[in-house]
Amino acid sequence: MKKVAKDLDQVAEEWLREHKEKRAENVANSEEDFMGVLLSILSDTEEHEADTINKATTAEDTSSITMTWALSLLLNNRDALSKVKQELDIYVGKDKLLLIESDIKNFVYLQSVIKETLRLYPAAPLSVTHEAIEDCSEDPLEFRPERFITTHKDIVVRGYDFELIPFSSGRRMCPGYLFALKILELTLANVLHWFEFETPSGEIVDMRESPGLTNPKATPLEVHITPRLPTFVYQSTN
Ligand code: HEM
Repeated sequence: MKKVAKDLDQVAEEWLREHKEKRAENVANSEEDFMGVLLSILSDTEEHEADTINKATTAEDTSSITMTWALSLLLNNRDALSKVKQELDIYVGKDKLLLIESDIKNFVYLQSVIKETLRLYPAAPLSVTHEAIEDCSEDPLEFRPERFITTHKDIVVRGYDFELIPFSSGRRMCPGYLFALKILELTLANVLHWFEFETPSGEIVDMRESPGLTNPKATPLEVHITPRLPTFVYQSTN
């Protein structure tokens, strides 16, 4: 038993060293992620086509749950919503419809909204059992994306900053984390660019969670959407 524990310690240490090195070289951001690997190794089988296997593996609800929480948090925190829109107005303007991957790097505030959402409402909260070793300070229950631009700007969600591990950590951490982050950033940026969101009668969104392996909202999020861009932009293909 002791030997197994020692071996595991060694594996964990090596893993951590390797990732710290990668982080220092700034290659952790590499595009060579889960989807790339899947697409390169999958081939058609007798029962299923490669595309079907890929879709079945990647169709998960964690990203849509996270997007629902992010939108709910923004609707309950209008200052933060205004800052996201300001960012969109500054870097994109209102003449362009589709935001693509290269637009995302500018959306520092939106990225911090996503991190703050994953901190407060991690979509897969039961992964690794862990216990806080000291009390949290600085408004841990408050939605404050600014913390990831100021006091905690170096914290990333890639499994080596143990204060924040929504995708878990180590060898069995979420292999889809880069894909998930991109989907979250692209989808939220686009829908917030296209539409104004409002709750029916301007009511506060109910933030109760539903127990389970993932943590969806206990009640559906209801929104009214109206166009945010001039009509001609929706008719264009850019
Ligand atoms: C916000 C989105 C997501 C969150 C918060 C999330 C979180 C997690 C967590 C906490 C684990 C457990 C790791 C462990 O057991 O220690 C996990 C596993 C996994 N995730 Fe994700 N995930 C997300 C999106 C995705 C996406 C988009 C994919 C696929 C494209 C994906 C594929 C997987 C797979 C295949 C595993 C099992 C890994 C294994 O057992 O080795 N996840 N995820």
